[in-house]
Amino acid sequence: MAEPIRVVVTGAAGQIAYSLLYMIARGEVFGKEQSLILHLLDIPPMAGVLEGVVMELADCALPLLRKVVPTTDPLEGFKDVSAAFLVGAMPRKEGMERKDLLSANVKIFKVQGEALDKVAKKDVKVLVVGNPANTNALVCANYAPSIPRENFSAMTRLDQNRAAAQIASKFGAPISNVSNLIIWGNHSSTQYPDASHGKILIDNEWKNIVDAVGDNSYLEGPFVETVQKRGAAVISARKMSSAMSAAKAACDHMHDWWHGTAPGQFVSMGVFSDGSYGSPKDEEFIYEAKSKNILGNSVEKFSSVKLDLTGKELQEENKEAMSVLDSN
Ligand SMILES: NC(=O)c1ccc[n+]([C@@H]2O[C@H](COP(=O)([O-])OP(=O)(O)OC[C@H]3O[C@@H](n4cnc5c(N)ncnc54)[C@H](O)[C@@H]3O)[C@@H](O)[C@H]2O)c1
Ligand SMILES: O=C(O)C[C@H](O)C(=O)O
Repeated sequence: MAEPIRVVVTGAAGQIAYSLLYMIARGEVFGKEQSLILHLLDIPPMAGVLEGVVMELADCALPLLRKVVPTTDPLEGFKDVSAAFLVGAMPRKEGMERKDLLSANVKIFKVQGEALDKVAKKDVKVLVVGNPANTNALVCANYAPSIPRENFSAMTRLDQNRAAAQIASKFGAPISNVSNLIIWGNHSSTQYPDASHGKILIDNEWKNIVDAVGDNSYLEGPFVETVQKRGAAVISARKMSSAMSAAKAACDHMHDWWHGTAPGQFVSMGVFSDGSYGSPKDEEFIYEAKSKNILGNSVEKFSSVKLDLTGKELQEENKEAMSVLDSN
């Protein structure tokens, strides 16, 4: 059994964390041989709820979980952590766009960036889940200059999982038979779910999804729209935003980042743009991380129009975030 690593989950008294903490503590992210010290960070009014979460984690009797540190102090929460799940932020309600959360949430990521900078391990992997996730990740990284920018990523894995589920259900195939779908751009309704490099296993043979579907109007129309609007559809049905699926996606994201992916397989995560594919350089979290070597530097015309749209939205969000922070 490896020496314990410290892992922090922020928003630890909230909905997503309620599923996420259990999955992490069971070993689904860092492995069944990796013991853990879990840091649970929330805000002072939630201290009582945190106590209940600590009790439940103890009562789960999980062998990998060595210690739990509940706290409302970011400097204690981020101390010596190797991995950080930044979930704590306000969720949107029905009728809102995720960017409507910007003024309420962006300040949280400034404070947490500063705390990470001071006390986290310098090779900490930081996953931002709280919305608007891409812009919050950018802000967090900006306030943690001593940690490399590549160590910050924003979650678009839920969108990838949603896209895979759509394709699997179209073919009546198991989800494990679908791979290499890409989510480009912002985790928002401008995101571009792209099936053009995707593969599906049919009759023991991996086929290109575009060929297997044989209907571009579906892949460029209802498929894209369903994934773009899935978060809103869940809110409309549940009256609360997605939580179980978000927690699973956060585990998938960190798992693949921590351990790497199988050869030839790629996954989506928001990372800093280096200007590839015509994305705005050095500014935004825009394209999925692992694709570059596989895809080269060109994208199809349809894709490039979509990328342009989501890239512009990220630039606008970035500007708005800076003006919120400047006015404080
Ligand atoms: N990227 C994605 O795919 C994705 C998916 C689902 C939800 N989300 C986002 O995740 C966030 C959390 O969602 P939820 O359903 O768990 O919300 P929730 O309201 O149930 O929980 C949020 C928790 O964060 C805490 N919190 C607020 N400010 C904090 C701070 N400064 N430090 C630490 N904790 C703080 C709150 O007290 C609360 O306990 C929302 O912004 C939501 O929109 C993102
Ligand atoms: O849609 C939301 O506001 C929550 C989350 O980002 C989601 O995609 O489900």
